[in-house]
Amino acid sequence: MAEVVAQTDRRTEGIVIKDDWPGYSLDLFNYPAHYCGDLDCVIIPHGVIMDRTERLARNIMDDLGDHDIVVLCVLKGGYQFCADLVERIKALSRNSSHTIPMRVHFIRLRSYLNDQSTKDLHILGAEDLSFLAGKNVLIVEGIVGTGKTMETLLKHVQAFRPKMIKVAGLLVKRVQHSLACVPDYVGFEIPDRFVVGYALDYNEYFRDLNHICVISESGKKKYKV
Ligand SMILES: O=P(O)(O)OC[C@H]1O[C@H](OP(=O)(O)OP(=O)(O)O)[C@H](O)[C@@H]1O
Ligand code: HPA
Repeated sequence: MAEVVAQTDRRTEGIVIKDDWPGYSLDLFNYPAHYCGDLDCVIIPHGVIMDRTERLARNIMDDLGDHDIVVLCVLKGGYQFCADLVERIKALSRNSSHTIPMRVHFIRLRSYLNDQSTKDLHILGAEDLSFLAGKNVLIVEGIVGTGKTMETLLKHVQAFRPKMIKVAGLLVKRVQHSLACVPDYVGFEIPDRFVVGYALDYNEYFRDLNHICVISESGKKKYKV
């Protein structure tokens, strides 16, 4: 009889979107008219993000259920994913015998100008995180590209001696020469293209778009600084 082996290693690349995936035509979805012409395609529709997030919440619950956790939301790009993930963990927590007592905290890092990572990587308003000592920390990030932001953040958080750090990243980009910062929980692995929407921005634009889309060349020109 075939043996069914439960997958216990959650360190996966998530749903892999291949380089030749053309995405969905924008005409198939609703999106704000003020972004007409600024986008190439919808790479991940909002509903798919929601369904994947629900599953990630279950994986986190299976691994961390009954531990107290401090959720550390990486602003600004991670705010929407964090809000939706926390909602789903809360729903699982109130509907099962396992619960995760959660506190939510925010940290802001910024390095991108236009579609480029810069050397100017700042933790904005860095505050004392000494309350993380001995705690289980779940970092929630919208996207890992070069990995520089996550590497900086992990070093910063580790200095406060938490008991455990896990990372949930909605998107991981296949970037050549990226730093080896693979989240423990990955929503999607995506091609190396600049994506916006679902709180991910290009110079602060597009956070008000629900789907994750590829920005067009004319969109980049229009909002370039
Ligand atoms: O892996 P990396 O190449 O470092 O890129 C990932 C980071 O880039 C974006 O932040 P950004 O600097 O644009 O700030 P924001 O979150 O405020 O948009 C994104 O939200 C991630 O935090
Ligand atoms: O593709 C991206 N979009 C928005 N922010 C980002 N930070 C790294 N890559 C990206």
